[in-house]
Amino acid sequence: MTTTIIGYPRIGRHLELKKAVEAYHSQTITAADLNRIAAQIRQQNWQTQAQAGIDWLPVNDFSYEDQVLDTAALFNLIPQRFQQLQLSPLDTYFAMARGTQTATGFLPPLKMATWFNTRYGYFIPELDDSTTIQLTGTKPFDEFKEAKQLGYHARPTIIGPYTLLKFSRITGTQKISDYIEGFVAAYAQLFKQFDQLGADWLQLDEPALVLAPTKADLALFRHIYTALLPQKGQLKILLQTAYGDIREAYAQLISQDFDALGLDFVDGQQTEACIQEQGFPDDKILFAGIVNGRNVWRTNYQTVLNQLHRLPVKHVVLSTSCSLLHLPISLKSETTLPEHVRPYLAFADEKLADLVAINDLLAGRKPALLLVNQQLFNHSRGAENTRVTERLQTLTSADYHRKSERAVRQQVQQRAVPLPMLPTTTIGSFPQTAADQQRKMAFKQGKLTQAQFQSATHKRMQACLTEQTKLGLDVLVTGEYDRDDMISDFDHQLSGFLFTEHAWIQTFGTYCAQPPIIWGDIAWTHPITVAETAAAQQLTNRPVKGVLTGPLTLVNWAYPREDVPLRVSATQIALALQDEAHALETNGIHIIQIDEPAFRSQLPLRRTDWYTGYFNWAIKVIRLVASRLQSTTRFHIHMCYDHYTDILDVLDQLDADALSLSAKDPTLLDALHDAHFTTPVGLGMFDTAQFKLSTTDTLVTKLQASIKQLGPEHLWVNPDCGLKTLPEADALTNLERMVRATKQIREII
Ligand code: MET
Ligand SMILES: [Zn+2]
Repeated sequence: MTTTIIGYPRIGRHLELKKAVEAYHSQTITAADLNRIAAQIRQQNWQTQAQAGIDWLPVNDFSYEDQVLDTAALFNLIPQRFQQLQLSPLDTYFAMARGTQTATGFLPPLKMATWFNTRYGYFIPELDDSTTIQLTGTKPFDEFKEAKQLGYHARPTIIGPYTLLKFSRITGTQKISDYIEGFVAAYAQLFKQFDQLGADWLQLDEPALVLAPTKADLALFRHIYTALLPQKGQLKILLQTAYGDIREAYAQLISQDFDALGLDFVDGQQTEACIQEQGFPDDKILFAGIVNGRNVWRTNYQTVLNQLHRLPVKHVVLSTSCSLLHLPISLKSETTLPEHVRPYLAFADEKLADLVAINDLLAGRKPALLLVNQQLFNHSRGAENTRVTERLQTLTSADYHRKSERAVRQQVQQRAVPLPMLPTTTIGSFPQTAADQQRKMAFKQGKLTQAQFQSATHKRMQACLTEQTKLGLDVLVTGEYDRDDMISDFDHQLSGFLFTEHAWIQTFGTYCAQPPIIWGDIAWTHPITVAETAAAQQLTNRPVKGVLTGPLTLVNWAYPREDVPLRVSATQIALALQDEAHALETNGIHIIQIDEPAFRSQLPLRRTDWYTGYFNWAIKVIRLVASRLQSTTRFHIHMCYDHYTDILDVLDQLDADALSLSAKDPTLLDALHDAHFTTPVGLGMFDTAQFKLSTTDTLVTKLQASIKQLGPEHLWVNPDCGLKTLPEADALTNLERMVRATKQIREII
């Protein structure tokens, strides 16, 4: 059989691409240097795949910023405001991705959105009334020629017209249907050019097909391709999907004139059922995505072999479930991972090896590979913690309920720690000055001892508490001066996680993340935040809020285990945080907040699966953290970065004593009112992502609007997220005005 992949990581083995793009922007290298470095990365990527034994290589999977933006730029989907700058094509492209300084100020970049349920963000193309869809770029052709010259059997890949259209935002007065003809003509032009260049195949990525297309969506898809496919000439078309199954579209796809379909057998729960029940045409090739392209574990060869043997399909190409973009490049770069865990792990390069091994086994070659692989799955990994698994088994419904109802709790909480109406607070972090950053850096470089760092941090916290008291805030925080990163500060203190040295993945633009790996059962072994929080509480009479990163954010931003459901790891983390919360409580902390910015990031793509696939257990996981707290302890949840109006019923079931939500969505307030939301809320009074000062008057107006819709009794007053992103002066001014506005309102109600 033939082996291929959908795409390979492009950030570079040593983050060469990130460094080069950033160097280009700081003008330390030229456009020609940047192009040369990019070409080297592409060449190395193809060479790696070819040397691993992959038969057929994708091209144009490379991108400086994002493949959706590349496709938009290729077809001239460039909003007027960027066209007008009259920059070179490269700089126009970068202006759309990063924004740019103009004579009249900073022109912000295109908006971003989350790419399926991954951590990757793509740029949202815009279609306005003056958009002329036209093949104006040359990138895919240039890269195809480049690969061909190097002697590779290359298959150009590109985002398909349906996904591009569905993921674009129409900013003018036209309708989707007004753009179809333009899209068809432009893609037909692309077909023609590839045909002329001697490409035999073209991969059109249409992952939007996994997002439960409606009848109208399917009609749109059919309309586009019925017009387009007759123009393919000699070219063969692979319709590639990923991130789930295409149950709604399957029947239609097998009847259309595609030469091959690429389907996801990993996240696509019903992919195999579709094929078994509806068959697969003999005249098409199935690109079977059987190797997981987004998680870091070795493939179970036997499982895949069984699956392939079951398939009633004549022509199969072995492939990955999605692009390998979501994986670090190679395990080889890691020197500190324990020896016994290495055989279980597979980053991008090891996934290539998996594909080739499966192909060998199918052909009856190298049977020893199967035996070695089976060892991994037939034996325990030695990562169990029986104390934790037993604790999980003994959970009962009482573990998901607090000792009393919220209404009762409110009374005892108010008696234990009285707070004024409209209590004011912050989310946890305070601004980082240059001195704060230097202190952390000096500690990391060993220029400060642990004791020196701690004492300096303690002084800083003390100053921050004084500042908060001066501002008149009601519930204080430590300011998080001892913290680096809300994820690693927690997972490094729990047992059960693995950490890498160089395993970076691209999240958006040239931003990268280094997600931890959940290796085994997760347990709390020692207090994490207790010393710092209790020390802060010693310094003030006002209540200090303990702030923890929530269980769902910790699991959703890690590589999950494949040997147990995500629910199990999430529950284990919740129990660990329950222990931490208990330790805080016994050390005099009466308000505890968990931060859940990633609350909905693993939500199933189909709405019909939201409860069964996620919320049914996610709600319990959060409630588990709080269930053992005294009724006198206030349990708060903070969420940000996302939209919430469509999940208010879920948020209300979390049984928090207060929920702080970023309130960028202008419809949120009315939605809370209409939903008869019962949990007290703190709606972000100002935006911590923007250096913008709010006037006291606007804050008063905002508060009044909230009071009108929700009543004054159940409202908190706080910014929309932590303050660490803001310059100190701006943050303090905004806080001062927030408190002043609150006091004004208290006087009049
Ligand atoms: C992304 S949510 C961040 C919450 C954290 N406690 C902070 O204040 O920075
Ligand atoms: Zn936040």
